[in-house]
Amino acid sequence: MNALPATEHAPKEFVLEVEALTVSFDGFKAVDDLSFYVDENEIRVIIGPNGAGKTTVLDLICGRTKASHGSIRFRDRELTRMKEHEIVHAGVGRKFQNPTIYEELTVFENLELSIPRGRTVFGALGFRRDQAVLDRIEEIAEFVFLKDHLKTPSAILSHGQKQWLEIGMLLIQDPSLMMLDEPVAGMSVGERVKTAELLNNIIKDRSVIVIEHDMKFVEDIAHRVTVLHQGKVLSEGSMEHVKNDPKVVEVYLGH
Ligand SMILES: Nc1ncnc2c1ncn2[C@@H]1O[C@H](COP(=O)(O)OP(=O)(O)OP(=O)(O)O)[C@@H](O)[C@H]1O
Repeated sequence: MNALPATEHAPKEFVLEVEALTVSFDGFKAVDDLSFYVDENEIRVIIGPNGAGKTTVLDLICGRTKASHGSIRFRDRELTRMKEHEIVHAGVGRKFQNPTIYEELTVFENLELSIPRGRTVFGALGFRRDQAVLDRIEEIAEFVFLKDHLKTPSAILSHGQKQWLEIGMLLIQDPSLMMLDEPVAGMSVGERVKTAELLNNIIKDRSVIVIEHDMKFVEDIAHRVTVLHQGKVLSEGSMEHVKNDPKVVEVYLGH
């Protein structure tokens, strides 16, 4: 038999397929019949004016808010029917705007705590396992520019370093989809540049959805941009495309 592998002829598969997604809060549709599709290894940026529904979309994907209608397919799973912790286990990681690290613990300890249960140093069976865990923590720390800070109490990290630590805490769980809410808010210019580099490295193994207001940063990182307005897609495509779309200029970029 010289049949080609099934994948050769399979239709294109998205990591995430959001279709006709709607949520109403007391009759107000914060997300209204929304559809969008995220590719493997893509950085998708969601932009839009305040109240457009950006955070609500992430809340729906991670199961924090339940959809009124529509579907969210993540690989072969229907996320709208799953609980928040099941969605995390399925491989969706979410970082909120403010870092939620343990300030009193070191960088090492924060990363160690984030290793999925059953894989901690303490739960390990022997030296080899311990070493694998230590190696993993060092690898992630290096990835998020904190290798020289493993013993540093997290409280004394800069704001940007705290954001990176939290990204590291998500990465150590190896999600296939990472969602980040305004990751560069409050960062220095240098930290923004390094964060763009970090995201470009992250998506070698996964996809990322970012909510962002900083247009320079969006321009640096986005493969595609989805512009939300009143819970719907106003425009979508490359940054070049959306920033020249008169509808986008009118409701968002022109202000
Ligand atoms: N749990 C809730 N109950 C009632 N209304 C809500 C709830 N969550 C969000 N909303 C409303 O839904 C709309 C969309 O809010 P959302 O936070 O998703 O917007 P956003 O695009 O993230 O805005 P911002 O850029 O200001 O963060 C807003 O009008 C908000 O007040």
